[in-house]
Amino acid sequence: MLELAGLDKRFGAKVVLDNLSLTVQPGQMFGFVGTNGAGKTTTMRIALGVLAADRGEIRWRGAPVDRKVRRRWGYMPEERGLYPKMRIRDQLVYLAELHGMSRTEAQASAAHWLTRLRVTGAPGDRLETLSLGNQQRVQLAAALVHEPELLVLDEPFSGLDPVGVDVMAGVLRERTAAGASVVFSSHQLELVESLCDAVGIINGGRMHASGTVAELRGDDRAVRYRVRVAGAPAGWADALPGVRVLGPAEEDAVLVELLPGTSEQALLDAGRAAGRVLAFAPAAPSLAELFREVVNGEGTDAEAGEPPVAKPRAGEPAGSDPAAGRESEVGA
Ligand SMILES: Nc1ncnc2c1ncn2[C@@H]1O[C@H](COP(=O)(O)OP(=O)(O)OP(=O)(O)O)[C@@H](O)[C@H]1O
Repeated sequence: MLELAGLDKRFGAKVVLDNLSLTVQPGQMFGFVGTNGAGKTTTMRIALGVLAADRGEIRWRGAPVDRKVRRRWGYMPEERGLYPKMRIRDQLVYLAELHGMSRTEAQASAAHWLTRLRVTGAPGDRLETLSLGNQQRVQLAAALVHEPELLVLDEPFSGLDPVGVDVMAGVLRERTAAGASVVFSSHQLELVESLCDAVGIINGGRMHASGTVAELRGDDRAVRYRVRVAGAPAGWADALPGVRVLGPAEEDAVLVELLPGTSEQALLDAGRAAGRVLAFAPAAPSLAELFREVVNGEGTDAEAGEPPVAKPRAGEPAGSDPAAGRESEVGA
């Protein structure tokens, strides 16, 4: 199990992570979503030891993480970072050996992953001669080649064609079925919703919600219905007591929210009085809708997609962070 507990990170005066925590269970696929600049990459880089947190803990299986533990993890960084001029097989073998595999194991594993990920290109090709999507597949192979127990992937699906998305999704499912933990960031919320056992929504450096999508929906939220009524006058549901119209759905359907205590039968009766009811069904909000609720609830930070400026902590003058400006990386 991976645990990030109470991570704080600032760059200069800017709070980038604010008491951020998340947990990824063994065999779990965790989707990490948030606006541009919300702090996803920073969180992953801290987990991998590429950046140091100002505060907080990283634990693996209940114990603090060191270099040896991280050798059993696989990382696909946002900036990618394989050697463009090196032959793809050679770099995979090299990386697998760095993570402790023998030459023979490394060669077999490199060959396996190049085939499994359907990389178009010969193992002896230089990375730079491959298309971007194929380079991305090689990048995933690099994260997988040493059979890691944890995979941390920064936007692994971006830039892949639909077949590449399916291959990537299939591989990630296989890894979690084999007991590995997977955490990945993505802006493709439908994909995250369909793939992930758990999701974390980060905004302005804070974790606003995490859990299964069903948990994020919550039991106490108002119930939504999608109602399709043929021949009804426009706005037929607008003035119904206890009903809030969220907007038109497709064709002649509306999406409404029933306020607590309102009977869905009353809504159905009103629909029947207005026309011919062709569809009447509860409509759970999608992850994309939940995400928008979190983001829109956050006002200006969210609109800008950027975290807030640091407020001084108790006993600390404003702007006291000595590490102003862009910070260089610490060793992995
Ligand atoms: N080295 C750095 N120096 C200064 N600020 C940085 C540095 N790295 C990241 N930031 C800032 O930290 C914030 C979070 O960036 P981060 O890359 O973690 O966001 P993200 O959620 O991964 O965004 P995206 O979806 O666009 O990839 C941003 O405001 C970014 O400008």
